[in-house]
Amino acid sequence: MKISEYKGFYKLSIEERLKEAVEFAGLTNEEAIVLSDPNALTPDMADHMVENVIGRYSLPMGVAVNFLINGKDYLIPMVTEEPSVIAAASNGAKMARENGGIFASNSGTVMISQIQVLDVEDANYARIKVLENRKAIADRCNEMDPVLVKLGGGVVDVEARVVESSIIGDMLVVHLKVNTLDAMGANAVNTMAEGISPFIEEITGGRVNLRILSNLAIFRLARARARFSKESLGGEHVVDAIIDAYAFAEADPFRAATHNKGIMNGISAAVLATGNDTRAVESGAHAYASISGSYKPLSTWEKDKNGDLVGTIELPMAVGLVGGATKVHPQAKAAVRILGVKSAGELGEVFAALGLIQNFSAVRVLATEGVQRGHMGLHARNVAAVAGAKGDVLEAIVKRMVSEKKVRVEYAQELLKEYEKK
Ligand SMILES: CC(C)(COP(=O)([O-])OP(=O)([O-])OC[C@H]1O[C@@H](n2cnc3c(N)ncnc32)[C@H](O)[C@@H]1OP(=O)([O-])[O-])[C@@H](O)C(=O)NCCC(=O)NCCSC(=O)C[C@@](C)(O)CC(=O)[O-]
Ligand SMILES: NC(=O)C1=CN([C@@H]2O[C@H](COP(=O)(O)OP(=O)(O)OC[C@H]3O[C@@H](n4cnc5c(N)ncnc54)[C@H](O)[C@@H]3O)[C@@H](O)[C@H]2O)C=CC1
Repeated sequence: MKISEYKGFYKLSIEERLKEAVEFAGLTNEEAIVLSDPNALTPDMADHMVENVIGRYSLPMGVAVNFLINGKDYLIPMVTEEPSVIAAASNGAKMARENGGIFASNSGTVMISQIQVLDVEDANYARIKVLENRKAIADRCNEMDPVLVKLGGGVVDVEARVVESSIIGDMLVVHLKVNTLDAMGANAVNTMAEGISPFIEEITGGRVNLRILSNLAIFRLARARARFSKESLGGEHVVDAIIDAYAFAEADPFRAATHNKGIMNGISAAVLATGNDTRAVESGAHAYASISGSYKPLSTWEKDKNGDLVGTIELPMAVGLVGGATKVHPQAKAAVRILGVKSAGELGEVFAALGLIQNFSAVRVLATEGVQRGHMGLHARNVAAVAGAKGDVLEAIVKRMVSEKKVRVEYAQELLKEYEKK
């Protein structure tokens, strides 16, 4: 049985950490080489991914340790430029293990593709005609993606809405609801929306304008929950302080934005590591946070009857294991192998669990000692590196800056000169 719980993982060398990850995930030699090779994404591959390529851009990939989700251990690869994020995730996951870890689920893998129909005088009448033709629309769409249908996916329903009183008046909007299985599905559903549009025009007598998926993927929700005992948090007053912090986010969009940024610190890093579309997930998350009409936190924090802290998260999770860059970028492929997920649904569950834990770690620290000690302690390494410090001198400068609470590049430069004179 593979266990992702580590003590002092961060104290190992890069090579030792990679060896642990390789052993944990049962990676091949080739995959191990890819993970440590800055040139794994070749210029030629890059040139085929996007346009006007002039080079490649690297970011650190780390793994969050200690994650136990639905009774299974995970190492979660994360690509981020921000210090303390991976440490915070690992720390929170460690605390969650005491109560069985994180429990996650998902609502399926159905995406929405939108077709905007204009110039329909009788939008309500046209809507009913579209619904009458649901089966014919679904059949024609499914013919466009036989691979998806053969695997058990395809259109599961067709909906039509009259969107009233836009600045150009009423419009009819048709939604294709498509089960895209293990694909994120944007290309798949966009193809269907474009292909079916002449038929929609025929049915409605209108003029189709946009044909594109919605990133507000409300039929593709990932959910997670976790419990933390009051004792592990340092007492019931800490539980209360975390709930007070949550109440702040619930009541105030200025705080909710930052609360949700903390959630996305984890999710975006893992989405990026696996070659998935960070913008798709982020726009879905923030739109879902606003679905009630005002911007809300994506997580909830409450106290259970024992006085322990319980948290939940729910957000759209349009991520896949086929398509996009997930099957092209060599390091993204290796990241998916480290995760060991078997389906897009499981991938989304892991991301939701990570988001919840990332939020827990940040809010716990904010509601107690404040973020600066832990975060600035790690950020100080960046600052010392910017000042030009290396090796032991860098470590010594970090220690000084943190203990003196002066984490600034000018001060690091001053200290560097001091050490160079010695
Ligand atoms: C940073 C910690 C974890 C330190 O916390 P600590 O209590 O000083 O850590 P510790 O030394 O007791 O170690 C506890 C565990 O943390 C992990 N850990 C500890 N150090 C490392 C390290 N160097 N590298 C990797 N992992 C580390 C590791 O798992 C370790 O267990 P061990 O292995 O020792 O058994 C804590 O202070 C923390 O969780 N801080 C929150 C940091 C955070 O959220 N950063 C995000 C950036 S701020 C932001 O963008 C979001 C925000 C805050 O605005 C969101 C919001 O407002 O809601
Ligand atoms: N607004 C947005 O979010 C938009 C995103 N995109 C981009 O679209 C890309 C993702 O599109 P996809 O349709 O996922 O990629 P894709 O078109 O490369 O792959 C999906 C296809 O793979 C086939 N397939 C094979 N095995 C499958 C399986 N097990 N499950 C499901 N399908 C399987 C199906 O034919 C399916 O249509 C991403 O790169 C994203 O950035 C594109 C346009 C808009």
